[in-house]
Amino acid sequence: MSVRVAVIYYSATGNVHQLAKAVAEGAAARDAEVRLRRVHELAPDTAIDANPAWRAHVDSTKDEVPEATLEDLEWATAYAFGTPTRFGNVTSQLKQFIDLTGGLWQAGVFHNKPATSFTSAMNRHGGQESTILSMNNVLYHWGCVIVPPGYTDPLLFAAGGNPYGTSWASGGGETPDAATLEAARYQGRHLADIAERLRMS
Ligand SMILES: Cc1cc2nc3c(=O)[nH]c(=O)nc-3n(C[C@H](O)[C@H](O)[C@H](O)COP(=O)(O)O)c2cc1C
Repeated sequence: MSVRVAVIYYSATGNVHQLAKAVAEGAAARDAEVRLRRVHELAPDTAIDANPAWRAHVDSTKDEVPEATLEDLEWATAYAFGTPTRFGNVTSQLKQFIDLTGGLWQAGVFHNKPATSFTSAMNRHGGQESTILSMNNVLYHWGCVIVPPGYTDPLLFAAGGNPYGTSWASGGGETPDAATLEAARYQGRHLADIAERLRMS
């Protein structure tokens, strides 16, 4: 049985989607089986249509990325969760998906599985770390083994040196740069490596 990684994310305008793809690539590079999954969109069309970038992203990923299901969480032996920052916190879309997991939590599905988190916010200091820490609160309750990148590889410094998880500052609309995507790939590789070590122990 190989390591099975579920990369589960929400993205409105594409930044976290780019990071999620890079995390998935990193895990796949370690021969993990990988599922890249977006959570269900909850915002009304009126809100989405008011932002052309949001509408374009919703339309372009509708068929490209399958929606996350609870079965993905049962299937996976490791998790990577991505969310944009919303006032320093996890998006309601990802939280809604998480809030459907009570039965899995009760059944102990999450126990001892390694998990990691990543995010994007507009500002350089706009709450990336608090968002990851908020996401990680769920992982404590699930009994996961939280896998931060820390400073375990020099390439992380080029991406801003966030030890909590890969993060991007999207500013005026810039998409994740090469160093940040490399950090996200590393985070995926690192997660798969830790999952493999736990599997062998
Ligand atoms: C309701 C709302 C709240 C936000 N809160 C923050 C915030 O607290 N700090 C910040 O820097 N950016 C904030 N943003 C900006 C997004 O986090 C940022 O644009 C992010 O890169 C979007 O990721 P995405 O392209 O994957 O959707 C907020 C955006 C919205 C719509």
